[in-house]
Amino acid sequence: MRIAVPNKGRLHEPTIDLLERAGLHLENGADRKLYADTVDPDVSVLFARAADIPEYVADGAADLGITGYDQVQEARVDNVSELLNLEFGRCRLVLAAPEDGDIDGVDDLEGGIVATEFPNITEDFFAETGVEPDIVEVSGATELTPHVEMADAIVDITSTGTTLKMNRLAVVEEVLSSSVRLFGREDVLDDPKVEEVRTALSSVKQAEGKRYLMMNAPRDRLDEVRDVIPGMGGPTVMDIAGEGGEAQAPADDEMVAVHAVVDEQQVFETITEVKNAGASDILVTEIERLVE
Ligand SMILES: Nc1ncnc2c1ncn2[C@@H]1O[C@H](COP(=O)(O)OP(=O)(O)OP(=O)(O)O)[C@@H](O)[C@H]1O
Ligand SMILES: O=P(O)(O)OC[C@H]1O[C@H](OP(=O)(O)OP(=O)(O)O)[C@H](O)[C@@H]1O
Ligand SMILES: [Mg+2]
Repeated sequence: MRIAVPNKGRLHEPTIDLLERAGLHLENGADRKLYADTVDPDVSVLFARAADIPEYVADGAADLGITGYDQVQEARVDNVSELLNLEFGRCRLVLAAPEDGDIDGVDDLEGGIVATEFPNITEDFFAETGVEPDIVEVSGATELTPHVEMADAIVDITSTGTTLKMNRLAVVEEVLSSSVRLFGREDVLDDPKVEEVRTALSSVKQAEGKRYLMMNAPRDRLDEVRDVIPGMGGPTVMDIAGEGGEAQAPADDEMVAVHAVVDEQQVFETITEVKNAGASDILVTEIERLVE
């Protein structure tokens, strides 16, 4: 099983980081290499340009791919399926035009020129509106084209909006919203390795924003403690060695260990509440992976 991942650009590092956290550690993959092995002898990695990854997967150079949804749409591949939204690399493709110009809506572009690195997505977008501008493909610095009279508008990526603002461009309409996806060629989807990889990556996403909470609680106040612990299922309750047990009759102040997975946002409040319910020795740790 070969996974194509971005070789550079803003998606490279977060993708490698995700693979590592999922336990798919890269080996023999020094910078600028085309391939890397992973700890799993059945899984290798191919480094490719973000824009080329969908083609590589469709053509069989790789079986799975990780890249932006925008790139998958632009490639117009019909034999790949999305397996997981990895949720980073969030951005929007927008139609934008000079702030002080006369393009206020899509209709104003009839007979006009639109420059973009995404000609296919742009073509599909305009096909839906019935407006037919000339679409000119450029390979970068798209934001400059309206100012050198190459285009009346552009379709380009925006996230913070800084680049558009710097170039005195305003959004006319959103074309597509994107984030990074795991996808695979349809003829390999039955391979159990695919589900293994998907589960491993998904477990990292599941664990993000979750914390593992451990505490000791008096057995006779367990219901109170349980009541204030939010989140996934009930907490796990365990006897503490040396406390109670079969040999001894349970003492009034017998303590048990309580473990639970809690949303990061709720940790602060939960700690106060479990303390009020008698818990002590409270520990909060990060979770690396979580398979539900
Ligand atoms: N500003 C941004 N914010 C969030 N995601 C972005 C942004 N720009 C690009 N992306 C996402 O990252 C993908 C790759 O963009 P990136 O800029 O890393 O590569 P590139 O410029 O196309 O590649 P190359 O460096 O090979 O020319 C895009 O297709 C998009 O999905
Ligand atoms: O809304 P913003 O936060 O300003 O982001 C938008 C910019 O980010 C991307 O460029 P990138 O920085 O990847 O440079 P590139 O043109 O070399 O790809 C994209 O092509 C836009 O130009
Ligand atoms: Mg870029």
